[in-house]
Amino acid sequence: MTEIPTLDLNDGRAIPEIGLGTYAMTGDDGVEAIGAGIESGYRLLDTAVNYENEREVGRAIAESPIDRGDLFITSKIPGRHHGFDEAIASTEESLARLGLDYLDLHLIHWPNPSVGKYVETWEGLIELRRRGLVKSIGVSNFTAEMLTELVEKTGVTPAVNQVELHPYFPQTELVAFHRSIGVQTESWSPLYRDQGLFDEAPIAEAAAAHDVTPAQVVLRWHIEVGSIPIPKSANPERQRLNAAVFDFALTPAEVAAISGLERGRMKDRDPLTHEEM
Ligand SMILES: NC(=O)C1=CN([C@@H]2O[C@H](COP(=O)(O)OP(=O)(O)OC[C@H]3O[C@@H](n4cnc5c(N)ncnc54)[C@H](OP(=O)(O)O)[C@@H]3O)[C@@H](O)[C@H]2O)C=CC1
Ligand SMILES: O=C(O)C(=O)[C@@H](O)[C@H](O)C(=O)CO
Repeated sequence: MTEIPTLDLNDGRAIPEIGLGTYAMTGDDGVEAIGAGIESGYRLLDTAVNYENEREVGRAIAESPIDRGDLFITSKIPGRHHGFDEAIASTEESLARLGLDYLDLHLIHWPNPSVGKYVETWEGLIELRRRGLVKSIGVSNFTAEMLTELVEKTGVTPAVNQVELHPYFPQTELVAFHRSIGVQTESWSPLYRDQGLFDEAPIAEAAAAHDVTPAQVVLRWHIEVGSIPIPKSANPERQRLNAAVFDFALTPAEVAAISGLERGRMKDRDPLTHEEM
């Protein structure tokens, strides 16, 4: 089982350097797959109200021999729950579904700029942290300008911004901005959902050179560029291998060649225009 290192957050807490995405892991199979992930060594589990699997995540936690205090559970507030009171109610409902009395990290899932309520939602998260229902607070799919607005209007910097990030869309400028203001970056769809990325020459060549899988090369690239990947796999063997990326390192030339695959987003999910409720 892989021992996963941690990174420091700007609020004094620590976050595992890799986590398990749980999008589309539902039902009994979902519970089993999430449980297998915990057994493989994952401590960070990434869910969301909109994944409709917080109950499954809660069941996997309850059935696991690992202490709840050793896990790092993240969920996300959906667009239809934006607003101060709505954020609080949404979080209480998430906790009830998860069967937990606190979340380790809670995020605003999408900024939904046309709704115009992400600052109020952020104030709701600040209040939730004050009440102890959420230990760390962050956002997802926020631009540098939106992050700056939150900090200017509330004085509280998000601990994390979870964004689309993979070798085709390395978001180099945003990652540098995060670093400059003390925000940890998390990468969603870190494996590009296994849609051809693994066949790219710089990835295949690094996999052969280090005797690891192409997915391990991609996940190690995330570590090297300073982002926390949350790969989703329901397959226990792939879960195990995906987490085993802490006993080799890519060379700077390999990292640069993989970053050179940049070509853009997977789909048109620009947070300035793409909204999810
Ligand atoms: N904040 C946001 O807006 C978003 C957040 N997310 C979060 O990020 C997580 C990860 O992103 P996701 O979109 O799921 O995509 P990923 O890039 O994690 O890819 C998941 C896909 O890759 C496959 N896969 C996993 N490991 C391997 C491997 N070693 N070899 C080959 N195929 C593999 C999985 O299949 P299999 O299960 O069969 O192994 C699955 O089909 C989500 O689950 C969710 O938690 C995702 C999108 C948006
Ligand atoms: O998985 C997530 O967190 C999402 O936000 C998804 O809805 C994602 O945007 C997607 O896959 C939509 O097709």
